[in-house]
Amino acid sequence: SNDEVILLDFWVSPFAIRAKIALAEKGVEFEARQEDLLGTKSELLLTSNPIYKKVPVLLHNGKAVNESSIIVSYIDEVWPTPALLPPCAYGRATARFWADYVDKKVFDGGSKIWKSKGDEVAVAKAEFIEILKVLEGALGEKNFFGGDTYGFVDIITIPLASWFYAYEQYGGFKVEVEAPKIAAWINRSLEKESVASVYPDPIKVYEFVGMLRKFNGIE
Ligand SMILES: N[C@@H](CCC(=O)N[C@@H](CSO)C(=O)NCC(=O)O)C(=O)O
Repeated sequence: SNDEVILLDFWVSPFAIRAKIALAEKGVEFEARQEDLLGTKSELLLTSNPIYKKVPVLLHNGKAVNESSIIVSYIDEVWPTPALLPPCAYGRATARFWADYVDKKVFDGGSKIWKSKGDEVAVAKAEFIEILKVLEGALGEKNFFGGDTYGFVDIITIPLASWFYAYEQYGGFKVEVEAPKIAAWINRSLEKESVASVYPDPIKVYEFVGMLRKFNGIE
């Protein structure tokens, strides 16, 4: 297709990675443009996402789409195969429920771990493990959240897993111990080229979080 697709990006942003995986699953070529979020945001970002001024922003033939889960839904509608959402309304509602749960709980829950000091850490860790156990229950015996195919909830969730090593290090736990099915699902996901090709090194994410802690004066 001769669509112009640009993604305003930041290498460690799990939200931008959601869009990259969706585009890869659809076989859509795109240009990722790195924003200097620790420095000055581009005029293109500020005009494309004036409300939140955040990445990712998808520019499709010059039209801006914002908010990563909305971007993934948009991609699924514009390039319909392979479908990321199921065909029936109930299946779509269930997928959106779990994507919403992940959006509300996982990144903020994990951030509390590395933003905490002293005995707050144990509280944040326990809360995060509870979130993982809820997701463990939602996945159940399935290979993927989308069943046998990689779907909307998988794509919404897997980028956040690249931050789990940092959470383990600062929280003092192991995902494979607390949520073994989720740990297996992460490994299964990383066997997919569309995921592995854009998944940041968890060690580099850990080092980035270490920098954020210094930046925020968290010892
Ligand atoms: N709900 C949005 C969150 C995007 C976001 O936080 N983007 C961050 C980088 S990743 O942590 C961002 O752009 N931050 C810049 C800022 O906050 O100024 C989405 O899902 O797209």
